[in-house]
Amino acid sequence: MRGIFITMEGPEGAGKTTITQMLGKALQQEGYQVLLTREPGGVPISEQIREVILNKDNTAMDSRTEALLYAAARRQHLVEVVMPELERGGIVLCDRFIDSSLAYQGHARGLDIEEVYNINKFAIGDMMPDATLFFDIDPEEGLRRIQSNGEREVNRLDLEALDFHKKVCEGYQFIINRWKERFIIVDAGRTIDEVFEQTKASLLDFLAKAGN
Ligand SMILES: Nc1ncnc2c1ncn2[C@@H]1O[C@H](COP(=O)(O)OP(=O)(O)OP(=O)(O)O)[C@@H](O)[C@H]1O
Ligand SMILES: Cc1cn([C@H]2C[C@H](O)[C@@H](COP(=O)(O)O)O2)c(=O)[nH]c1=O
Repeated sequence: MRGIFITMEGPEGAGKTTITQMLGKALQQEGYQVLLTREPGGVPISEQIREVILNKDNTAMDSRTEALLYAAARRQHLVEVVMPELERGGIVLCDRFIDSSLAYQGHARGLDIEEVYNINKFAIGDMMPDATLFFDIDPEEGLRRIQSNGEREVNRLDLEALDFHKKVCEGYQFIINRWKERFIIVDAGRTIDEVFEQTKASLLDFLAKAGN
């Protein structure tokens, strides 16, 4: 049986990485076979593409180039990591996937969500996530969190104006309306423990309904 593909989405600083790590451990303790990974990156070729996209010096990057690079990194990561693990029947928790491209490049950069969806269809075929946890937070609060985290390196996308990050959130709302059945909405403005407990309960419920 094919495994389960879960993605984590939301604006900067919403807590995706923190909660994904905690969920990975919790699901393993429940006896699930879980793989944690992230985009862009997760394998050497995609990590190299990540360096190019997020490098603060690459200010000349065109929006379509950016969208194509994310899609290329996605393809390589899917083929090398996600698809083999799903074929083994595992659960893949992936920090960001296609919805990030739709929200950031499609809506916030103004490329158009449908256009970006189409180039991503070429990259992913029918490998859409089975479920997506959306970490809902006010973009200003998310940016405050990453600014107060001294260990996190600031990247080219972080440096965009607040208006850009507001548009990212607006883009996510379009996407959630379009693929309602896939999304689990998480109120990410609460404490880490509260967010973790809600996401764990939602995920276990989803897995039980999926027959796992
Ligand atoms: N619920 C929370 N309350 C307060 N701080 C939090 C919460 N969740 C995460 N943080 C802190 O906010 C910062 C960003 O968290 P994290 O890296 O998990 O977010 P993210 O959504 O993965 O961000 P990005 O997409 O920008 O990488 C970290 O310093 C983390 O410890
Ligand atoms: C997958 C993907 C990501 N982005 C943006 C979102 C973030 O600003 C960075 C990734 O950094 P993180 O710390 O790992 O969250 O890239 C994007 O614009 N489009 C995408 O498809």
